Amino acid sequence: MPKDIRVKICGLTRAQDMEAAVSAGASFVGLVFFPKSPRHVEIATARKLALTVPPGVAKVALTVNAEDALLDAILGEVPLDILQLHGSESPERMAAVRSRSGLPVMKAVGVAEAADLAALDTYGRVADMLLVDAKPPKGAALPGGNGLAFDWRLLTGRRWPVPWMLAGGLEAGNVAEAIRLTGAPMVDVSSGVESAPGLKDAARIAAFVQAAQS
Ligand SMILES: O=C(O)c1ccccc1NCC(=O)[C@H](O)[C@H](O)COP(=O)(O)O
Repeated sequence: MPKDIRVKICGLTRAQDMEAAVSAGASFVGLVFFPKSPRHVEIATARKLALTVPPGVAKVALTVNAEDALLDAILGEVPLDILQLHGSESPERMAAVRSRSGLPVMKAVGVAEAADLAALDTYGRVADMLLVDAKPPKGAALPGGNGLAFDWRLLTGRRWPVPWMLAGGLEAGNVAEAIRLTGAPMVDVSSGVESAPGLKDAARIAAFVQAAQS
């Protein structure tokens, strides 16, 4: 019987990719505001993409240690539902962003080993949602979207008092196993549904959503 797993497709840069994510049944769509990323979108582009998203699909803006000026510029133009903080934002900064924006905040936490799990407990007390992602390798240019998985067994028995998503190296071929091992109620993918960095593939998106929900 299909499970009620919700999917976030992150790093959408083109209208056809947004359409593919929505048609495939994504519950969340992510727009990356980080110029070093191949998935970065300018604010005007993000606005156009966001305006095509139907009600019921949550539009997530992803920033990395963004200052207020950037957040205000994004929020002033782009209709959004959730802010994803993907840098080293402290719990205090996160709370400040939430009250400035009036939006729920999802904090991304990188995991590579058991010692990384403490941060999930900390942010799980203050964030509205958690994104449990793979920790980027040392020296990586990007803090996320690296197509790298972590040992999902680290999450066995771990739960937090807020909704959470699993991310990191997921693709159609491994997402069902990742859900089985972690009990994740939601999953997030970027590289695993691309044909090249920043360019999504409609068939891969559809296969991913189907595999996650099968
Ligand atoms: O995707 C990016 O380019 C990116 C850049 C800077 C910070 C975060 C970024 N992505 C974060 C995400 O939410 C990704 O979907 C998540 O890390 C999973 O990525 P992947 O392993 O490629 O599926």
